[in-house]
Amino acid sequence: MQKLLIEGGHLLNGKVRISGAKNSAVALLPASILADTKVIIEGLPDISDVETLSYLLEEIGGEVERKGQTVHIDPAHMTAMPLPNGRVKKLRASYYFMGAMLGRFKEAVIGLPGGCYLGPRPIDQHIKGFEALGATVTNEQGAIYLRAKELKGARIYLDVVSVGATINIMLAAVKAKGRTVIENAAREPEIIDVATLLTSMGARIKGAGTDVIRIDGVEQLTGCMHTIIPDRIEAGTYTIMAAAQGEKVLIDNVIPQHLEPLLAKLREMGVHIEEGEEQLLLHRGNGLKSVDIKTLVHPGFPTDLQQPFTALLTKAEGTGVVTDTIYQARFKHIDELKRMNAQIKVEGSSAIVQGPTPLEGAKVKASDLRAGASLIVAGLMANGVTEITGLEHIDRGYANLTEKLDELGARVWREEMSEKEIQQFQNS
Ligand SMILES: CC(=O)N[C@H]1[C@@H](OP(=O)(O)OP(=O)(O)OC[C@H]2O[C@@H](n3ccc(=O)[nH]c3=O)[C@H](O)[C@@H]2O)O[C@H](CO)[C@@H](O)[C@@H]1O
Ligand SMILES: C=C(OP(=O)(O)O)C(=O)O
Repeated sequence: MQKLLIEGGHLLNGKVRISGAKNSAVALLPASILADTKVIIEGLPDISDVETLSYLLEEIGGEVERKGQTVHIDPAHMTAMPLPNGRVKKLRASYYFMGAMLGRFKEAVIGLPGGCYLGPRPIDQHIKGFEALGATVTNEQGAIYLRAKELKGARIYLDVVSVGATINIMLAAVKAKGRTVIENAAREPEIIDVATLLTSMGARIKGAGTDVIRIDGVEQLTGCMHTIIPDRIEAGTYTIMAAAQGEKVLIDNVIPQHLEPLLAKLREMGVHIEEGEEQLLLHRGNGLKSVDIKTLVHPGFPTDLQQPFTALLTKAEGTGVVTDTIYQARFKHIDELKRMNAQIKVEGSSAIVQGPTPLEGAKVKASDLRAGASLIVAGLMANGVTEITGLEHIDRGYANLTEKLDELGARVWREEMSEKEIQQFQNS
């Protein structure tokens, strides 16, 4: 088991290239189950979620061949093998095996998903969608059993705007008989990316990226080639790092429009940002002013950037209020930031950040993926060395993190933890 060490205070300079989007990749891999022939996906990020999903595809009989950032998946010999536990619990997106396997085999047995614990993360809307399409869904000892004689298109109104439910229903509906309409659908760029792959496979989908998606079922889907969009959350994290500790930083391979809510808030804080077609350039300014942020469904401020943004606010002059309306308890990073001298108070679904407070290096624990990102932002700014444990969370979503930070001039390295440290970590 490793820990991440950061010697803070060094200015970041240079270029960082953003990897393919985690939240696309984790849906595109299971989507390959629906094809009859080989699916080729390019631009895969080097993260543990991708590795785990690749193993799951192999567990059900897929032939998965990875060459750098490209993966070839031959789904021809896949079967409806139950996946009740094991790797399924390591990540959130294993829930996409429900929609994809139901779509192809009309049956699936999948354990309840894991992923970041951000407070309760129900999947009732996914189940509502599968049932509307004609499936019987039962929860037996922590595994979801899905069975259908036939899947038939239906009109499904999501009571909650959900990324996972929107994609899962698309996966289950592309081979159903007739038309499915998803109303109050989520509108994230990753949903468009999944719809693009499915369309290249032969699916008929209209409206992805709006809140009404229409899907006309087809009998057969075939293999294709697809390139993943850049990761807007990874890009946003490096943009926040550049705002916190950058002198001149170029963020390469981004779609700036995907980051508008973040860029607007950073500009309000006084950060200088130049937008290119696929790049962002940040220059060091004259101090930062505090702002308030409220996370909302897309295209609002993304909840996945709330935690790293909170760390940045410790450097800004004044009081900033951070409210998370998507995951009201997504504040596990706050106690760790406080260990580093941050002045933050949590009240209900808001964190009130008083700045500027010079941060001090400390031993801290990443409780989830973006809590980890928040601690990295803090560590880059802090005096002295910060030691971060819980890297298994960070490795789920940040490809080649130490290499990318090293290229920007940060002093960041990994070390093996001693037996005693592992014990302390497991007991904390
Ligand atoms: C793998 C992936 O893409 N993960 C992202 C996805 O997670 P995920 O797909 O799990 O998140 P959802 O969009 O489904 O969740 C949004 C909100 O709806 C609620 N909800 C969701 C489904 C449901 O059936 N019932 C219900 O009540 C959730 O508790 C949450 O409050 O979107 C989140 C919100 O942008 C991001 O933080 C995650 O990074
Ligand atoms: C919450 C996240 O991921 P997941 O849904 O995969 O747990 C995230 O990417 O911030």
